Amino acid sequence: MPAPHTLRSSFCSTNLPLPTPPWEAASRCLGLAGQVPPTERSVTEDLTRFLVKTSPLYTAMCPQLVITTSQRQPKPFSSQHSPQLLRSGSCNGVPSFFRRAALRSQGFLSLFRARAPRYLPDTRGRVKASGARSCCRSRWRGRAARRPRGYRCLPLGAISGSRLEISTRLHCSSTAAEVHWLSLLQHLFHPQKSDLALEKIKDKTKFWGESCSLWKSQGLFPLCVVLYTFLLPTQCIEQSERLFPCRKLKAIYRCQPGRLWVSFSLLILLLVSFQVVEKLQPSRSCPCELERALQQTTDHGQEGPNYALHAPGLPRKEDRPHRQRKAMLEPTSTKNTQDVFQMHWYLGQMTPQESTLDRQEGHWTWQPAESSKKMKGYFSPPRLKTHLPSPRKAARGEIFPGLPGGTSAAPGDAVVGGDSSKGVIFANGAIAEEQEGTTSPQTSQVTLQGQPQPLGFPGQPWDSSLKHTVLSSAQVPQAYDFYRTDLERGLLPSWTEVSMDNEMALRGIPQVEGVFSQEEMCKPKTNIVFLKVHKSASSTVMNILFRFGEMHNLSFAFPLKGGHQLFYPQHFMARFVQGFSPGKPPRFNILCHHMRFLQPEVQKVVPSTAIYFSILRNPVQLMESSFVYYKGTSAFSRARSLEEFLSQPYRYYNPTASDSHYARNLMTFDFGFNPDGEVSAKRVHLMLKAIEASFDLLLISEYFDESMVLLKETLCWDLDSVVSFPLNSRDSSTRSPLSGAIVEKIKAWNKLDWEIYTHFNRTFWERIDRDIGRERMQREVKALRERQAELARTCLQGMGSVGPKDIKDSSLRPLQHGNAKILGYNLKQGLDKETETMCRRLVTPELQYSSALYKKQFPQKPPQQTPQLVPSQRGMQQGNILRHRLEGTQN
Ligand SMILES: Nc1ncnc2c1ncn2[C@@H]1O[C@H](COP(=O)(O)OS(=O)(=O)O)[C@@H](OP(=O)(O)O)[C@H]1O
Repeated sequence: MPAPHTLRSSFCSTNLPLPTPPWEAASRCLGLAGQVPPTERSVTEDLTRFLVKTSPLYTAMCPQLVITTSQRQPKPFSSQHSPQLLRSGSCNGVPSFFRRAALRSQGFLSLFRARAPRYLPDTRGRVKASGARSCCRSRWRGRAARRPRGYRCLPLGAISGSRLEISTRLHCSSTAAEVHWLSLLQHLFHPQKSDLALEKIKDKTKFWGESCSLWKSQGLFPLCVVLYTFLLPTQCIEQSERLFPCRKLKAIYRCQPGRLWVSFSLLILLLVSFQVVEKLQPSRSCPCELERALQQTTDHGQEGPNYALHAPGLPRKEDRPHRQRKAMLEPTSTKNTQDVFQMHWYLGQMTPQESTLDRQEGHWTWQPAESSKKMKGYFSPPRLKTHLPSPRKAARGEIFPGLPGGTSAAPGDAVVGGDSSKGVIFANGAIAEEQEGTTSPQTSQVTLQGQPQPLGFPGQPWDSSLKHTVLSSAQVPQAYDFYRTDLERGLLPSWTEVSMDNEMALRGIPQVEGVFSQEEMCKPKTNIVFLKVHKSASSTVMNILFRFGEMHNLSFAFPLKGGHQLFYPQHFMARFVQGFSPGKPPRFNILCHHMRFLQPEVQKVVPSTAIYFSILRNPVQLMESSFVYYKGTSAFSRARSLEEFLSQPYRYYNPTASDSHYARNLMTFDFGFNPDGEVSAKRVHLMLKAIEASFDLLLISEYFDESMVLLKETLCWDLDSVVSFPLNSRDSSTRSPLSGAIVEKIKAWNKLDWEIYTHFNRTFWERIDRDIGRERMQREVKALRERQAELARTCLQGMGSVGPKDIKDSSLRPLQHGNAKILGYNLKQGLDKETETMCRRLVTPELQYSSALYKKQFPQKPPQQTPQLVPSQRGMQQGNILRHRLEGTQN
């Protein structure tokens, strides 16, 4: 009689003679006899099946094979019985791709060898068991493997003669699969006994098993393996050891070093694959984004109310630029190619020698009006300077369609002098000039001419803004007057109307196109999305938006918890915005913090009537700036110079690095596209189309003043609303001149950016020609510069911008980053409070201004940094609160 826990059955033939290799007995049992030669593989597989069939349903078992179970641990490497590892399908917790080999090398094959040495004779006459190392090596090479030090080979079963003894004892090698296997066996052999420990493990196994299948389905297989490895096979570890991770690790290491190493490698692999997946994300999502964007081209273009609000003179729905551009944008279009070529040629010609830059060029300088000294303009960035039309050409009114400098003087080249002329020269090369009497002959060729005249279209309300321009330098403008927009002066529809307009938009009430009078149609736009493209004068634009928003009590879509970027470089998500509630109508007026654009998400945050705009910069200057500012990023940190970087970009540039976007096609990236994408004509075409579809206006930072005029026209704002001082400019000491060869390399390296820039630079001028006209643009730019000059005289101490060390008021000190020295301003002393507030707003760096506005908008949730500044609108209007706040913050 067999032992009570011995299975016997008459299911198989009883005639099988002994000794027969278990394989044969088993295969006959299972009806496999004669089918498969006893190769390693079939033995493994068939014996597995054989053993699996020892479930209650298959209790039939060959009588020759006596299967017993015991709690005792069969001793490995016993020469007496040659017990071998008998594993149920796993190898020390290593993942499944090792299992087959494990079975082959450790389990059944060894078993087979032990029982039938004639098939696989051992040279020394005894069987050596395979160790963990050979197990994990994935291949049994026909020779006994050395048992690694410290590794305890703990078999699940042993065979001796016709007896197969299976251990049901758990040990630290027990893996999930083994636990299942053992529980099955225990159920078979000891159904009356309930092993609590086993039950516990089973539960645990079930839990992890389920979690694991979930993770596997989500592609997180390595995580599953790591958990299996660390969490399950620790049964032999003492309770006390379990509490201490170190001791636990030690125990695992003692027991199964292989398991540990495999887990660590998998963990690293997991992290690396996460990184790769993250990096690949844009390229994968890119086509969808394009498609989506293109889809929205149609949608956007069909939005009547959006265009109903356009300023007079701006294209209406039916003559939207993208309609007309269709033909021009064809990559094969000769005109297109020619323009790009022209741009390429113009910029390619530039050499540092050609530009007569002073070391002071980076500074935004201004000669006080009282002084009769010559003023000198420094044009920055220098690249474009030499390609601007010569003064003579400018005087003749010759213009270069689509080329830098086509409409105005080349300030960098110009020497604006004479007693009769006072001007302010901006870091970006813009000249603001105040004229007293006649302009000197020299300057007449290069500066904008003519007395202020009524501008624009008949009845255009913002003409009145020019009243300010005739103030003499002695007449300090009243801050309140200055900051009162036409809205407040009653020249435009009252603010209530604007608010109503706003409210209507918020409620999604459509506005009918074409039934408004011209004046009504030109209501100031208050719903705005500004894509803050890095290193393209975007901080200056942001300052304009901050001031306008603050003045008119508009709400900003701030990053969560008062952060300064909308989780850049991730694609924008509506949930990144503080106060956003899904399902509710969009409620923010202005979205302008750094983000990676994703229109469908942006649309959830701002009303559908919002105007979308952005600003671009020549990629050559942009990269030069970026290299200095983002010197700490992985791509730039190891390159000593931009030249060095460009000589072997792939030595430094790793597209999968999380900060690689600063080093290549930064504009493309900010617009949401893949900066490493292919530069095929089709792709470029699609990308440009998508941008055109999403954005109402693309500005060019090299023509900042022209851009501001275009912006105010589009937004129906007055001129005063778009005055600014250049912010975030670098000191000249951190600028480097670029040779022609480097320029070419930058253009090639940033090919996608270059395509975007050249295209939108052209459409920028086309739009000016169509909607404003060069002549009027010149007048507006002149007026704008005069206003800026006037403000500079009113507000600024000294010559304009100063180095960070010279900024006296720390709250006006801009963030210093990378190797860049970012300039700032000192305010004049002794200004009255209102003027001081107005001036302070103009020169407050982005981070400080943003924090202050955030604090104002979310008084309950102060951001971490809460610098001073920014009185409330009421405060500004009434003066008292303003004074109070400034006093409170300034001292
Ligand atoms: N008004 C105006 N006109 C032309 N150029 C201007 C203007 N204002 C700022 N700048 C230049 O823009 C560069 C800073 O760009 P951003 O403010 O976008 O930088 S950031 O991404 O926000 O850090 C920075 O360029 P670099 O000096 O070359 O670094 C500024 O000089």
